[in-house]
Amino acid sequence: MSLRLACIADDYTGASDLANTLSRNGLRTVQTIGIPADGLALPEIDAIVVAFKIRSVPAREAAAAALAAAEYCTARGAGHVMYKICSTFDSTDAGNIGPVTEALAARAGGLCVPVCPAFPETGRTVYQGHLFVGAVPLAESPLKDHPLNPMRDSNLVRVLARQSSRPVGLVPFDTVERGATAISAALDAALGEGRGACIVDAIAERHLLALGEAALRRPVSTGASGLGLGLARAIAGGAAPAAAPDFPAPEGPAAIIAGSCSAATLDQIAAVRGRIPICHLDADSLLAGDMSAALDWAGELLDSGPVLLASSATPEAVAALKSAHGAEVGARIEAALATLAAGLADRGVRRLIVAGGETSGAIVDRLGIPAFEIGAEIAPGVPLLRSIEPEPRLFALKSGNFGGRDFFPRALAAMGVAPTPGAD
Ligand SMILES: Nc1ncnc2c1ncn2[C@@H]1O[C@H](COP(=O)(O)OP(=O)(O)O)[C@@H](O)[C@H]1O
Ligand SMILES: O=C(O)[C@@H](O)C(=O)COP(=O)(O)O
Repeated sequence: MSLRLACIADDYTGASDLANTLSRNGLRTVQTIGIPADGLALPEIDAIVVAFKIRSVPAREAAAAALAAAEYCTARGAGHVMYKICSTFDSTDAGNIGPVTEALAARAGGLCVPVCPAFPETGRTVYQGHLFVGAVPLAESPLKDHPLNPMRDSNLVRVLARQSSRPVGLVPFDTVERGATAISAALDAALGEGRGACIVDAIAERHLLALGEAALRRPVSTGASGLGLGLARAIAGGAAPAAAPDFPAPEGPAAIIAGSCSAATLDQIAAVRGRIPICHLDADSLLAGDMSAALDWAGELLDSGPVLLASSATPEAVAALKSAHGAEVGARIEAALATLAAGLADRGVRRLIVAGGETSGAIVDRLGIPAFEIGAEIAPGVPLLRSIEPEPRLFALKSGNFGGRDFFPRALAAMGVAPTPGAD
């Protein structure tokens, strides 16, 4: 199979989540960081996931990046472009899901784009246009306190309309239940009414399969890993997926950096207390970008086993820091964590787990990694990754909200590292 599917991801953890889903559903997939440079040796692939860090940048910049990637991929044969967004629809009213979707649709000649962030495997479902995270509506989930894009409205038709220049519609559950042809007809009817996009309901895998089939009949779709599952199955046509490649563990120590302040990450950090040495990074050093003390601390311990360094804080502490230092604290902390990652790499770390999407973006950029191969799944939405250049290193880029309590030990085990007993 040659390149069939182009995916453009708005962050790096989201990209690896999608690449994991595509691989597990029969498509040979690679994740690149931005548009691949000429000469980058990519394996034979059916799908490419071009990862950008454009979730929280100005909309015009996000649209320009997505359009350039769509151009690159369609020139290489991809017949469908999927814009990968977060399964919790992370964005602001000035955000990028609407503008990027509209830009990709305009490039493709105009259509009503199906938009669906459902990912039932991780508890994200969409019913009557409302997004649920597990058992609660989005606006009652921990996402209401996200440091960058607090999600305070669960009605995605409303959320997307506020970011769009054209009206937004809904393909409701009863239509989705009737299958791909009914979804296609609803999207065509919505286009006739002048709608540029429709939120599509989906709560179970059968809805994703129907959605994938309907989406593939058009040039553009927007959504999360559930949409990717549907597209992959529609393209692979039931072909059995190849077994995930085995990545031999590289020489060198392992470390974990957490910049996510999500409830799941806070819980995962608490779960390894007393099992993995933890450095809670202080706000002053983070804001000053001074990671020297943390690197000295890690340097003493790395030869004995993995260490965890975290800026992660409770919603109250995040709110206090933002009110004292302004909204840009997030970007300053990301920069400090990237400095930390570079320092750890200088100290030999070749296996790195990162918690947090924006945090992963900053770190992967600082390390200069151009692309990843996709390995075995560690947890739903999080695969083991191996960098293609500068030399093979292992990574796990964890979306803040993903993974069970035991995520860090599982990721370390997948990298061939057993956690050692240690004290904070
Ligand atoms: N202690 C802190 N106070 C305020 N913001 C923080 C703190 N620690 C990390 N951040 C910022 O919070 C944001 C977390 O986003 P991200 O890395 O995408 O995690 P998630 O995957 O949970 O969304 C980043 O911008 C990060 O720099
Ligand atoms: O779709 C998802 O939920 C993830 O793939 C994703 O995009 C997560 O973003 P972060 O929580 O910012 O890592």
